[in-house]
Amino acid sequence: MIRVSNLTRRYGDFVALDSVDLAVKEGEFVTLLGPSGSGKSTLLNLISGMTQVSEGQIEIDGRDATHVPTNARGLGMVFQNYALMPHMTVFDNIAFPLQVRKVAKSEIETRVREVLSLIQLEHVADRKPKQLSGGQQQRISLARCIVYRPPIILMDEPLGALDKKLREDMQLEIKRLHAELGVTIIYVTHDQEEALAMSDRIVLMRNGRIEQQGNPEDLYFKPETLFAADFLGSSNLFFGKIDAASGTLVTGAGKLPYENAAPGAADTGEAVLMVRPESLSMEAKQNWPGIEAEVLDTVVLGGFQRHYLRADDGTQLTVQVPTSPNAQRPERRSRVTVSWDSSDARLLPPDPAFKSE
Ligand SMILES: Nc1ncnc2c1ncn2[C@@H]1O[C@H](COP(=O)(O)OP(=O)(O)OP(=O)(O)O)[C@@H](O)[C@H]1O
Repeated sequence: MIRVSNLTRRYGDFVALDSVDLAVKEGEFVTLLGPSGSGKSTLLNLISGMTQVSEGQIEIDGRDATHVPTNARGLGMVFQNYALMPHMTVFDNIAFPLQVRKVAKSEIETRVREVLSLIQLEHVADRKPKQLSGGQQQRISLARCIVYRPPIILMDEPLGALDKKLREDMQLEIKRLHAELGVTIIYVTHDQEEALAMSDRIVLMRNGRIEQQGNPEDLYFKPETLFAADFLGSSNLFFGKIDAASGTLVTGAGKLPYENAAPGAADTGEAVLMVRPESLSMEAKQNWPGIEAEVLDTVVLGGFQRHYLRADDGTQLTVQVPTSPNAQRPERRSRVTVSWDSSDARLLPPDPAFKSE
C-alpha cells in the first residue's frame, strides 16, 4: 500500500531521516516508535506530503507519490491537537469533510450518524467541541477522519494529550476501528507500551534510521540491539567476554550461559547478556548456581513486586514477580540467589552508547 525507498530528509547539514526503506501492507497497523528527535514525525510528514523529500521515493497504492500534493494523496490524518472547529456542532464538524467533497445531503446525514454510532457518541451530536471532554474531542477528530473513508490514515501522537486511563481506552477504540474498517494505519508514538498494545508491526527508529522492525513479541523478546532492548521494557544487562567453547559469557557476576544470540552477537569477543526482570527469579534453578545478590529495595506495582538488587560485583538487578495479598517482601539487605532459564536470556552485540557501570 505504501512503499518508501531510500527516503532522506536533510535540514542544511543535518540528516533528520537517513535512507529509510519501508513497506506497509494494505490493512496493516504500523507504528513508528522511537525517542524524541529520532525522525518519526519527519517520516510521517514525508509520507503525507507536508514535508518535501530531499532524496528517495514514495509510492502510494502503486503510484509514485513523491511529488504529489498532500490533498491528492488520498490520506486521512489525525494529530494530537484535534483542530475541531469551535463554532460548529459535533455533527457539522464531522460532516465538513463530506461537504467539501460535495457529497449529497441525505448521504452526509447517514454517514455522520453511522460514524457517531461507531465511536459511541450519538448523544453529543448537537454539542459544540468545548462542551466535550478531551477524550470525546479526540474521538470526534477521529470520526471526522474516518467519515470520508480514506484507505490510509496517518496518526501523529493522537493520544498524547490524554491521561493514562483515557489513553488506554482510546487505544482499544482505535484498534477496534482499525479491525472494523480494515483501514491501513501508520501511527507515531514515543510510548513503548502504546506501540506494543496497538501494532501489527513496530518500526523502531534511532537517529533518522530504522533500528529494528517486527511484531511486538519479536521486538520485546528478540531485540537485536541494546538500544531496542533498552527502549522496549526494562532489562538486566551483564557485560562480558564470550567463551565460545563453553557457550558462556564471562562477566563480573560469573560465567553466564547463553543459548540465544542476536545476529552477530556471538561473533566478536565482547557481548552483553540481556534478561527481562520477569524472567529472573529468586528461586534456585538446577544446572547452575545463579548469582548472589543483596536486596536494596522492593516496590509493589499492583499485581507485581519489583525487587531491586545489587550483585556482589556491583551489577544492579531488577526482578519482577507476580504478587498476592499475603506475599512476603524480602528483608532489605538480605541475601538472595538470582537465576533464570538460560533460554530466556539473549546475547546482544556491544554498543558504545551503552557501557557497563
Ligand atoms: N524544520 C526543521 N528544521 C530543522 N530541523 C528539523 C526540522 N524539523 C525537524 N528537525 C529535526 O529533525 C530531527 C527529527 O525530528 P522529528 O520531528 O522527526 O523527530 P520525532 O522522532 O518525531 O521526535 P518527537 O517525538 O520529539 O516529535 C530532530 O532532530 C529535529 O530537530
